[in-house]
Amino acid sequence: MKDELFLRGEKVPMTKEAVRALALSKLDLHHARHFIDVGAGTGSVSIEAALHFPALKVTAIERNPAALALMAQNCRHFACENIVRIQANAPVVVEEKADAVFIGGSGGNLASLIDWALEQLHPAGRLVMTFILQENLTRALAHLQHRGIAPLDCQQIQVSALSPLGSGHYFKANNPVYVIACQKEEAHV
Ligand SMILES: C[S@@+](CC[C@H](N)C(=O)[O-])C[C@H]1O[C@@H](n2cnc3c(N)ncnc32)[C@H](O)[C@@H]1O
Repeated sequence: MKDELFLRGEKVPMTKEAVRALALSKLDLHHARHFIDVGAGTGSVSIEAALHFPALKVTAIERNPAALALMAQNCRHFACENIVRIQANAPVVVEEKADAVFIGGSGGNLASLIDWALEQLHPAGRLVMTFILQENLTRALAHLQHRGIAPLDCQQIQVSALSPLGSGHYFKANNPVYVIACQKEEAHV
């Protein structure tokens, strides 16, 4: 879905369209029943997942009240009824286990957030994380290794979009984003 379709707030950064597409692909929600979106911000990831999979229950956790209000507006804007919004600073208790967790905002306590996310997941569940800080990427990879989990995939994505400049056009660069995907437990054949 195009970024322009979402209502935006000045101080609420959004996961961009191309990054969402990669993250949602890695989350592998086709057979999922419950998806948790942590640092859900504008709700763009939750909403895109909810619209693609109407039978999916989405739990969207966000600590910033302004972002949560914006997310509520976006949920109404897209008529999404399968999203439960929670205002909290994760880790937080979520009763129902999930098939997939997305960490799009980590606010400092990354190792405990990853441990909590793994705890929330069913054994074959997917955890996908996005970072813009290299230090967070390094911390996340080190913590997964410490937990004995090899990433399924780790990509840097950098997208440039055609933009007008003077009498012509150029490709305006977005900042690079790191996307890590892993599975709680390896599938046994
Ligand atoms: C990059 S932004 C939002 C991205 C979101 N996926 C979107 O598309 O709008 C990250 C968000 O994570 C939130 N956040 C950071 N750490 C958090 C935590 N521990 N619990 C809940 N929200 C958190 C921030 O308040 C911020 O709104």
